[in-house]
Amino acid sequence: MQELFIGAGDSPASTTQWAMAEIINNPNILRRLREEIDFVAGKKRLVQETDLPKLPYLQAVIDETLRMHPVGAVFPREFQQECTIGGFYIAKGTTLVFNSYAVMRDPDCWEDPHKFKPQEEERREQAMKLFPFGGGRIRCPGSNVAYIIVGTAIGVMVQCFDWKIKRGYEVNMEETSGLQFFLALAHPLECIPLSRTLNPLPTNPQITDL
Ligand code: HEM
Repeated sequence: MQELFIGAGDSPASTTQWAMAEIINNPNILRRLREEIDFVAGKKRLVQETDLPKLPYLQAVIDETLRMHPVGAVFPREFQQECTIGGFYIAKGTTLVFNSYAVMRDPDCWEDPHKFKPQEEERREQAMKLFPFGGGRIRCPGSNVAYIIVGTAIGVMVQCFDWKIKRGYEVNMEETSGLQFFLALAHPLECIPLSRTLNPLPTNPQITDL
């Protein structure tokens, strides 16, 4: 139960903040995302959960966010039996902490690992090395829900608003670990939404059908 509250609460919110910070710092990505969303959802209704499978670039932006900013970056494993990994002997009962942050920014695995490059060819080929949700039998059970929450939140924010940050020209991407094992922005993302349309979009898409 404790894992559910911790996992379900802050992780999607923090991932959404990281994604918006990257999007605000990369106006070309914002433009391309918006073109995709406008093409699929139009301008008369809000983007919604059922649109997500038709938004591959939004999906790529979320994956790239999770690669560079995995909020649960380290997770422990206790070995049930002895084995050898990469030439190292591991005794039964050893606890090994797996660092997904280090692997997902490893220059031996990724080209330009510290650059936010959604949908680049090499990124797609390396999807197997993407594990922001952990792995194996105790992999995060909320990953599908997380994609829906984060995807819908970013989709609507990109669709409806332009974004201006309060201080400076770029969001400060410095990292902190507020909670143990939890990767968050060191400085809160403070930005101002500027409405994109003169006519506010209805919250219920069916209203437009009346
Ligand atoms: C972007 C959002 C999220 C991220 C990055 C994330 C990441 C993770 C990671 C890395 C783990 C450890 C997995 C492992 O040890 O292999 C985990 C565990 C867990 N997550 Fe998530 N999570 C997210 C959202 C959610 C949501 C929305 C829920 C619930 C609806 C959830 C529920 C859980 C639970 C219950 C566990 C513990 C699983 C276990 O110990 O068996 N997570 N999550």
